[in-house]
Amino acid sequence: MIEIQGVKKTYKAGDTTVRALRGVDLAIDKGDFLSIAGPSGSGKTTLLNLIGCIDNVDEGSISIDGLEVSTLPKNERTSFRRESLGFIFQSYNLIPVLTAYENVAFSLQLLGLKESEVKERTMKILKEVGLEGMESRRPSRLSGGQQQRVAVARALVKNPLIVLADEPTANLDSHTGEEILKLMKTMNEKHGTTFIFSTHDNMVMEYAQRLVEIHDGEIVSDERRG
Ligand SMILES: Nc1ncnc2c1ncn2[C@@H]1O[C@H](COP(=O)(O)OP(=O)(O)OP(=O)(O)O)[C@@H](O)[C@H]1O
Repeated sequence: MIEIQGVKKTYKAGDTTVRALRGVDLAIDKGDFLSIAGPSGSGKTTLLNLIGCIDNVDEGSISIDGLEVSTLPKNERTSFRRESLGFIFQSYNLIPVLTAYENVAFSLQLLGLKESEVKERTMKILKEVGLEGMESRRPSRLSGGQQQRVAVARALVKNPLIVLADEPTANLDSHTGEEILKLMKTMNEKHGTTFIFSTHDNMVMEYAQRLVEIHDGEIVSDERRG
């Protein structure tokens, strides 16, 4: 479903040039539960940002579900991202003044859905991620694990093709991190959503159905499990 071919990305900061991705080829199937693993600075976030249409490739191409996203004009990339991709971040990135419900509902409101449908889908997904009864809490009244559950719900509520998660457990203790991984895996199995997550944590890698390792901007191994 995702075809990445010959992707290169270089950052320039003053006189320094960093070759963050040096030619990445990767094909990802629908329903994959894939971890991109590698040490700090290896290019994981760069690759996720390119798949997530947050940044542009310098060379190469990325197509998602038959759509060549690497050459789409900016406004079309934004619409594609809004409609078809879900994001989970290491620091949750919830809107602090909005409740759990409002944080999730917002991504459907952006798509222009009717309020009755927004409500039905938001309540359903919050229940699925284990937050029934906590809909009216703001992020400051939720634990880190609960905030990340809101983020999982927010990513999934629009039924995206792909959920991209950049170090989703990095700010959580290992037990809570594992709970989030299990939740993501359950959602992957239940909804058939493709998950791509980055990590340098061995526990997180254990959960991956496919483990892609990246070093210095190049894929060094690609292993399917189970
Ligand atoms: N906006 C930027 N400007 C300049 N250099 C950058 C920029 N973003 C990333 N880099 C550099 O590109 C390389 C790859 O960074 P990237 O964030 O993709 O790695 P990572 O594997 O996600 O690292 P981490 O695990 O620390 O998040 C690093 O050397 C980083 O310093």
